[in-house]
Amino acid sequence: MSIYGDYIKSVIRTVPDWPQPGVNFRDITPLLQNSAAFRKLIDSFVHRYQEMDLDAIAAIDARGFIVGAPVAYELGCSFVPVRKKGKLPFKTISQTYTLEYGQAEVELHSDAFRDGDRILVVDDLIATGGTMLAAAELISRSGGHVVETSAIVDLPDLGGSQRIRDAGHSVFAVCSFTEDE
Ligand SMILES: O=P(O)(O)OC[C@H]1O[C@H](OP(=O)(O)OP(=O)(O)O)[C@H](O)[C@@H]1O
Ligand SMILES: Nc1ncnc2[nH]cnc12
Repeated sequence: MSIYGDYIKSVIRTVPDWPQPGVNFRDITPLLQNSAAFRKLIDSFVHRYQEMDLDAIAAIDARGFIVGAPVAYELGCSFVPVRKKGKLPFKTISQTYTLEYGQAEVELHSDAFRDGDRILVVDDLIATGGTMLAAAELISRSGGHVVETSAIVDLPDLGGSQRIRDAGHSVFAVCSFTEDE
């Protein structure tokens, strides 16, 4: 939890049974509409990472871009998009991962990093952790060093953040929601 965690959490909306029955969707759009809250969100990341000597922010398509770009701007480091399959025009490396139903794939440009570059991975939310783990794996395969994986929201009851830690990565989330919240 970050310094502004409770406040950020208070401006995230829960939409029950969306996109399907039984899912509590954690909607960040009220947070984005609130300029004071959005500033505090970006400040939470900048405060945590400003002394960590990062070379790049790798942000995950699509909601990770919303946080990753301003954090990269503030820290003065590169912004690298990790995109859904078929969106990047140059030579790519790819990683498949498992969704609740079926499989998905993320891609990275093969020249996105230099060997040993210090990378922060950013997304909006960690649920099962499959997306974040696939992104971290891509970065490691391309020679980058994953300093930490990070998100606005963690859903710890779904086990994703623990799965990411079990794979050897550090995890930071600004706030978290249990299933019953
Ligand atoms: O931890 P996981 O179970 O992998 O789920 C988390 C991912 O799911 C959502 O992305 P989605 O694929 O819905 O894409 P979007 O950002 O384009 O909406 C979210 O933005 C994360 O990237
Ligand atoms: N419960 C949830 N809320 C928002 N985005 C999600 N992505 C995966 N699960 C989600």
